[in-house]
Amino acid sequence: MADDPILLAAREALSGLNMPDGTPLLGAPQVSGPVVANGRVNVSIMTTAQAAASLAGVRAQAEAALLDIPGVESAFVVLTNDHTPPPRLSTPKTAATPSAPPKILAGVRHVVAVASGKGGVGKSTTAVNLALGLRAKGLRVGILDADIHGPSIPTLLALHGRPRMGKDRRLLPMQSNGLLAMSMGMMVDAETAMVWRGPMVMSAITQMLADVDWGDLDVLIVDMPPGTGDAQLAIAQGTTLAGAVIVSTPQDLALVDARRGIAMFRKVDVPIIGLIENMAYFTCTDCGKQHALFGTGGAEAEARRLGVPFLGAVPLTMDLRAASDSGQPIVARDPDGMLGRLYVTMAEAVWSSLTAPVPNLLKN
Ligand SMILES: Nc1ncnc2c1ncn2[C@@H]1O[C@H](COP(=O)(O)OP(=O)(O)OP(=O)(O)O)[C@@H](O)[C@H]1O
Repeated sequence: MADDPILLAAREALSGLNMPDGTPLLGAPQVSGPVVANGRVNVSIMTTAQAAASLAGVRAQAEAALLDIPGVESAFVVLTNDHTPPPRLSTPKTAATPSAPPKILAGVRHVVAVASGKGGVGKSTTAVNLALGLRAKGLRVGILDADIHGPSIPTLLALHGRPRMGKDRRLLPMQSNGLLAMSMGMMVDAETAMVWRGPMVMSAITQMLADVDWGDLDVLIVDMPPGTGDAQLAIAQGTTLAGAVIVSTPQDLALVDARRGIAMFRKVDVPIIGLIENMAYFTCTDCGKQHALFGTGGAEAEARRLGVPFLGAVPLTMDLRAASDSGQPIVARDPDGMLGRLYVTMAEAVWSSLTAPVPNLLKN
């Protein structure tokens, strides 16, 4: 709305700021925004990796000015690099990133991506239950929902409200079931994110990572956006991943997508921790029999063919879906049940590969 008081105040707050060449920030052709939604203010500045450093000052000034506006809960000035060429094999992981990822997650020992070649295969469900499985081992675990376009972690973990701002103006992750959690959906408006292309998503994510105070974590699980486009490749490069877990359903087509996902991580030298088959079979509540709706063993055979570890097969069950929908995932609700134990076992395999990588993980 043109007369939104926060939008007016944001424009006012930015009106005195200039780009490094002296031109006013507002109205500069490479600047879009401010966009205001639910107390969040976003501004994007298009730049190149080389020129990004020169914008650090105006970015900090703009964010500080916006945060001073009453009613503004978060403010992000995102440096976007829309002209980044697609990353090449063995490109250094920080090459195209304006901000430096290693510093961003200084207290995090291992960042692990949970990814899928296509949407709707149960990636978020897997990410959350693996995180809880790691937590059950006594580890300090965080989960970041990087799926800007369709964040589902807030529902899975029953996160309500907004993250609080810490003393140094960094956001504090929310807490649920012993996990620290942050969703991009809480930090950036879906409509704003909708227009971002791959590299923009990456710069937004690396900047937002810098703005979250994760503290000391053993593992940060990143629930990746589905797919294998520029955005995913860029995130894989920009967040110094220790490894990736790929989730697939058993259908041939899903496996083709999973293969694409594995190829993408390999391209940027991120080790594949393993493949998880989700919705692998269905146990009939009436007759008790297991039905493999899409055949058996496809994902395991595919994992073998691709030379990646197979971590396990999760059945299609009402319990799992009901637990997820209730905001208390199955590992939290029933850790000693069949599914709870399955996830904990898979989480143990993930942890072992992080702490004692076997040679084939390093090579694949
Ligand atoms: N093994 C399972 N059994 C039953 N339901 C499941 C199972 N795994 C996931 N689901 C359900 O399928 C739906 C999609 O799952 P989820 O959101 O985890 O998938 P996703 O791959 O992250 O999706 P998106 O691409 O939209 O982010 C959810 O309703 C979830 O509860």
